[in-house]
Amino acid sequence: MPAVQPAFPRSTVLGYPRIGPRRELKRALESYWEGRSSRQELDRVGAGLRERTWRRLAELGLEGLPSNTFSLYDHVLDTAVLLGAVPERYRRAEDPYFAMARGTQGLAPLRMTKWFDTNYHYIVPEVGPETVFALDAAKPLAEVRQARALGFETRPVVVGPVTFLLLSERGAAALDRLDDVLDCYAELLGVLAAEGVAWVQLDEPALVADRTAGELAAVRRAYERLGAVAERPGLFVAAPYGDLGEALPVLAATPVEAIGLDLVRGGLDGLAALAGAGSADGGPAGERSAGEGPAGRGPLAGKTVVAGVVSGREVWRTEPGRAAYALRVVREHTGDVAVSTSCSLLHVPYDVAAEPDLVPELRARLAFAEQKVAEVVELAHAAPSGPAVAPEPVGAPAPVAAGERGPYEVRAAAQAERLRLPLLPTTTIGSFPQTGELRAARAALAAGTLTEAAYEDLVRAEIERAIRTQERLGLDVLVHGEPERNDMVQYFAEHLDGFAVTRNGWVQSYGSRCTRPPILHGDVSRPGPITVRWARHAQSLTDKPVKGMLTGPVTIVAWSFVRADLPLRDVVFQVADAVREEVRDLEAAGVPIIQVDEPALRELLPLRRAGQAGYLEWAVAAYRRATSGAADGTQIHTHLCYSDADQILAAIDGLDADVTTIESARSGGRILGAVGGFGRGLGPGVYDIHSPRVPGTDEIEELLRETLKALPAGRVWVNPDCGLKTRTYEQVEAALGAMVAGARRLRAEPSPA
Ligand code: MET
Ligand SMILES: [Zn+2]
Repeated sequence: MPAVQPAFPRSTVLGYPRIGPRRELKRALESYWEGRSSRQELDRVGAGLRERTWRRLAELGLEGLPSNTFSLYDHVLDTAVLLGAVPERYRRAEDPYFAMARGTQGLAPLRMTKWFDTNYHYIVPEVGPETVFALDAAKPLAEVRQARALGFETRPVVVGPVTFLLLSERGAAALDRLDDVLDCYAELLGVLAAEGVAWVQLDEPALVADRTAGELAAVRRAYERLGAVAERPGLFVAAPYGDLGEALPVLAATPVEAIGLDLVRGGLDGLAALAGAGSADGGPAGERSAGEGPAGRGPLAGKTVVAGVVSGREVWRTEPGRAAYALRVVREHTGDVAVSTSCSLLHVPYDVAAEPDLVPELRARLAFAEQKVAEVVELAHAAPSGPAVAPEPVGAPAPVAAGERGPYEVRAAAQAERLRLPLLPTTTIGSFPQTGELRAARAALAAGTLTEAAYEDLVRAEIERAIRTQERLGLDVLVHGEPERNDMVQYFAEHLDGFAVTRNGWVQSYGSRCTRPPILHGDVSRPGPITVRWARHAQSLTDKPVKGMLTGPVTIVAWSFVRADLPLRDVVFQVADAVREEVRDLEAAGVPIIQVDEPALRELLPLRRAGQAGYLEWAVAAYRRATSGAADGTQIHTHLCYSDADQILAAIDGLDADVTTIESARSGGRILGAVGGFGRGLGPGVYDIHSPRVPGTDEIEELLRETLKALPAGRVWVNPDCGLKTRTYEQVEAALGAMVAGARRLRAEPSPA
């Protein structure tokens, strides 16, 4: 620590979008991966984006500029590299970083999963007993220096030690390496101090979930240890995405100088509890009251609270009265309060000004990253005595009613009779490659240079291509390939009332992949059929059954920016009713199988156990509300990705879908044991679609043999982990060819089970 620690800046953000306002990084990455441009070119684009961000944040008046929030792929992967946690098998790859992220022809990538309850995905680090940690601070240092050369002092942002280990493959068990990892972090602090860095931000979002006593002890140990480093920057520990709960007093009792609280998601209860509980080191309880400020004598006295009052998750303007109220409460606990966002702005688009098509009434209600920075600055300068409005609880949800389908045995018999499928039926998850031609046509249609009729001809031709390909490859249940969809949520949003879609509102999903979440701003309803004509066209081209493809209500809501004036449950039910109408119309058009995807079912799961059962209950109810209008002879499929399904198995079972396809290959088949108890059809994915790698027939055969050890053959479906839209036709034909051949080998055996 310097003799006098510089004050924490009055205004800051925990992080900023990095993909570029026009997705410049996406283009640069993909061009580099395809060998069309050099590494230097990629680095030049990255440097340009960082420069632009710092300049813009400074222009907007933000005092505390973060650095190291940029990433070429993922900040958790960056942290693994920082700590030297690169598994041996990747070290010889031409580019170990991207080999870990994306795999190579000979090497599967590291696993990827969702970042807390967001739609961002991180790369799961591998930390074993043999991992040799060794600090490689090149990236944060380079960013600090780049910013400094531009005249900006920055605060490097790094994933904190406890969260890093908890997010790694072994989860809490990896805390056995805490001391070794702390050596690296301590060294990093020294390096940053030597560089003249005043503050470092360690992100510890894992602390907003339920933590065991042992895990909380790890928090204490980590920050005692880092706090004791002689020469170091000020320590700012940020805890986005929820309430720190029991971790707050633990953290408060360590020497960290600043604590970042998510006061949007987390609310103010944690602070009040802290005041009531007295100091964390065992002081008498109930001695202090919340009104004891200004600097208070509570556990937060002497610390800076970095108050996350501007939401990094929502796109609505901050209500000044609510923010003022939160800031006033925080000031009762500490003399030093800085204004910030609740989490990194990574989850919102860049700028509302880039959305000229939105109606003015909606635009006026919106704040994207740029606007949020301006709000932070304004709140930091506002007089602390501004009008404060306590948050009001949102109204109670409406009662649900949904008809039920017949028992599974009855449905299965009716469907078997109707569909006459072979053992181990082969299918795909829905999307086929989105060709450049199709994307260009969609852009031309939007720009008005292509007619609706010409565009639709192209969509019909793509459907035909997908159907012909599947027939040639010998799949059993076909799909139309979803060529009319830019995105599985946006497409429905465009056809439902109550949603608006943006032109440039991209947010990073993983690596170079972005999504453009629609904005659900009013009551949702379906003006007319959405997918029926495409399904009908596909079915007219083949005698094989074609699956109708819909996105489920939870996923539509999870991947949209949602209104804040209704309980989430009610919003999801409104969407469920719209999906239910679409199911009814597909069925009436003779579509024999309808898949309602819910890949985001786990995503909205509350991080703390207390809220989980209630959420799952209404989420399952919404799915059943969407699908239970289907006749027994109509086969309902659902699809989920990401192996973290473990946590929500009972809910997935509760969806009562006739067939569930689920990601399995990417996570090495771990899901198999867990889903063995499901009494209905199950398609654990046989290959990972996130990687360009093509599986061989032997590999598929082997995997299916493993599957048949866990599940009865009569219930097993054969399909990839997820949709194919990010792959090329060449990769898809090779992979599906191997998949069908593998299934046929087993089918040919006398008793494959
Ligand atoms: C992220 S899940 C994707 C499901 C969708 N039906 C597709 O195949 O692309
Ligand atoms: Zn999927």
